[in-house]
Amino acid sequence: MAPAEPLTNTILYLDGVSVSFDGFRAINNLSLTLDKGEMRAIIGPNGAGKTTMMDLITGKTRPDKGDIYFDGAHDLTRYDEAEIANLGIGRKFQKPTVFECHTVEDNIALSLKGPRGAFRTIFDRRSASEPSRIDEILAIIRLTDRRDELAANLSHGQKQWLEIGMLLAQEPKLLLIDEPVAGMTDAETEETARLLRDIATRHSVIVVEHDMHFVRELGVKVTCLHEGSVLAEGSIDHVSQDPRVIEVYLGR
Ligand SMILES: Nc1ncnc2c1ncn2[C@@H]1O[C@H](COP(=O)(O)OP(=O)(O)OP(=O)(O)O)[C@@H](O)[C@H]1O
Repeated sequence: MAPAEPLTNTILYLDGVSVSFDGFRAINNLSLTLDKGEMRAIIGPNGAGKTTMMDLITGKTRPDKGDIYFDGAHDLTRYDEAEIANLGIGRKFQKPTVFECHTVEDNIALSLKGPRGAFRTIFDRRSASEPSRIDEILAIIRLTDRRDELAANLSHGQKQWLEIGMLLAQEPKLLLIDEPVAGMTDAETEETARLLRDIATRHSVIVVEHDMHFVRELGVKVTCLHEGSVLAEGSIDHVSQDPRVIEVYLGR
């Protein structure tokens, strides 16, 4: 059922969502609301349902019950994965997937939103607005100086940033980012927190991450999932001092 009140300031609305796999309830009556322009960090132990929640939002998995609404009246349970991507939800999986044999700049150019085939994007003259959009994205992802480098030559962390840039090129309203700092150096991790904060000035973002130092650096509201439901929600200090969160997650 659509939310009772018009959610003009809400980009994502989950209400009473459940899904089971072979009788095991991976998501259990999950309710969560994300404001437009908000960045939210999702934490929780292994098996808490974080990935399944992302799968539900992107249409990879269908809920058994409950509502998922995006940007007003879009009932996401009625759309398939491609349609949901077109509505403006971009997802980055943990492992970076960039075009290794292309330059950093061409990776962005190939990803730009618009009615272009991959080859046209590279070989045709780009429209007047594109160079500036590419420059803008390269600056956001800290790769302006590496634009002519093959993506294969980037560090692991830089490949993660490039893939985030490729998502930005699609101009999503909501970005879902899964464990971006796994395998990064401490310096890259801290830069990633700054980078995501920059992105969150213009996009709504959900970040799933286990690295609590990074989550603290993000400085945003945190939701801790456990057994498919919200266990605790609030500031990092509030959530990390919650005895239930310490018991099931932080005190491991
Ligand atoms: N397609 C599936 N078939 C069967 N069980 C599944 C499926 N997808 C997820 N599960 C189960 O649902 C539960 C939640 O898994 P999920 O991957 O969402 O957890 P998570 O919070 O992302 O964990 P992690 O931090 O390890 O990535 C787990 O017990 C998992 O084994």
